[in-house]
Amino acid sequence: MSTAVATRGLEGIVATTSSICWIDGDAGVLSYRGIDIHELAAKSTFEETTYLLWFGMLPTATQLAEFSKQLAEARHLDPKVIDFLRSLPTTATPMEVLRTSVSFLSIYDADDADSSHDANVRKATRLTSQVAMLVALFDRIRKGLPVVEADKTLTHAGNFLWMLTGTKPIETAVQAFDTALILHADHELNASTFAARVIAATLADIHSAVTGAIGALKGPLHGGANEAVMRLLFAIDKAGADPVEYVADLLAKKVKVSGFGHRVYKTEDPRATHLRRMSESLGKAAGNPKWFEMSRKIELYVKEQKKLNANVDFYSASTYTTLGIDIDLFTPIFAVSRISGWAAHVIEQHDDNRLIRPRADYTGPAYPAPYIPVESR
Ligand SMILES: CC(=O)SCCNC(=O)CCNC(=O)[C@H](O)C(C)(C)COP(=O)(O)OP(=O)(O)OC[C@H]1O[C@@H](n2cnc3c(N)ncnc32)[C@H](O)[C@@H]1OP(=O)(O)O
Ligand SMILES: O=C([O-])CC(=O)C(=O)O
Repeated sequence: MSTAVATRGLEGIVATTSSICWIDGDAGVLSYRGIDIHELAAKSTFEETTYLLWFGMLPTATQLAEFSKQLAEARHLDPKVIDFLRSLPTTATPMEVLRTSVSFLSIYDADDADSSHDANVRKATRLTSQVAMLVALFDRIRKGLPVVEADKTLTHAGNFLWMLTGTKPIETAVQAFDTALILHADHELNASTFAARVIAATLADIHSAVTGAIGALKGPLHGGANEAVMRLLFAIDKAGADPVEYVADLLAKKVKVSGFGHRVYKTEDPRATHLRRMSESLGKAAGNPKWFEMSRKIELYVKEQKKLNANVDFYSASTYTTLGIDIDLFTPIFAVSRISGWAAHVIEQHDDNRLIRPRADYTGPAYPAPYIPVESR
């Protein structure tokens, strides 16, 4: 019999060393390679932040230009991948399609069998560009719209919006989207990153790890919460209900309100500070403050009643809706950013690997349980 005692949900367990991301959940601090997220959100770009996550330091101007060029050059999909996207039912959810097509991509990747450090960086570069392309392309295919060729002169954020909408995005939208990508890029051992590291630790390839990570991100307790938040706001709006009364009713029924609570943060999630501001200013600029105002009322009420803070998913919902993005693209867009963090963790895992294999606190029948022959059962 096991004598170990399990910690439910591995809460508070330190499972690895990592030099990528540091969080102080009590103080509400998040940093990538030691640099505060507020500073990165204000001053960095997704390309620069990705470089920081992968290589452990901020790039020089030359390194950044070269890295950005590599990411832009990697905006390429084998025609068979595009045929594959076209072959899928248009009713498939973008998250199912992303999970399946990232797995499919490995078959066409030149470095598929190589998990050396350099091959991992090459694959991470391609994957980062391709994940964004897959999300944009499938959305257009399912809507019967012509696919839009990647524009290698645009930034990662700008190209995504271009491939999604087919129109050159305005600067404020590109900037808001780029900031959202920085904010979502990494978050230590969150569930999807942990899943990626467990897979990578078997020495499986980065495509396998990212496929598993996408599966983990999909759930409503993790990345899927941003979609759930917007479905809640739409439901309140459709019912013409008072947001506070609606949420009070959910809480009374012991239903968890998506976009609130966090395993690590015991205070404001520093990413929510930015997304709240973005939701408000974009809503005002678009002449549609409704989603922000509804969100704010809910936030204040949940905080007062349950002492729960809004997490990264709460205001990303109204922010993306104001940017004109469809609700079922919210979680795939999380992956468009988080691919940078997943890749950093897979590279770090492969660079200094040990199989991840914890134990379970066994609660089944006592050993030795009798084997009863089938005719006697
Ligand atoms: C990118 C991300 O992944 S951010 C998180 C996205 N997920 C969500 O927004 C989903 C809603 N939130 C939750 O389900 C949780 O807060 C999680 C999954 C994020 C964290 O979970 P845990 O650390 O396991 O906390 P747990 O679920 O045990 O909750 C602790 C207590 O707070 C309550 N609680 C936590 N979150 C919420 C919530 N969103 N709404 C209402 N009550 C909540 C729980 O009911 C529980 O109460 P109890 O002790 O009276 O039973
Ligand atoms: O860290 C977590 O558990 C979830 C989270 O906020 C993230 O993945 O961004």
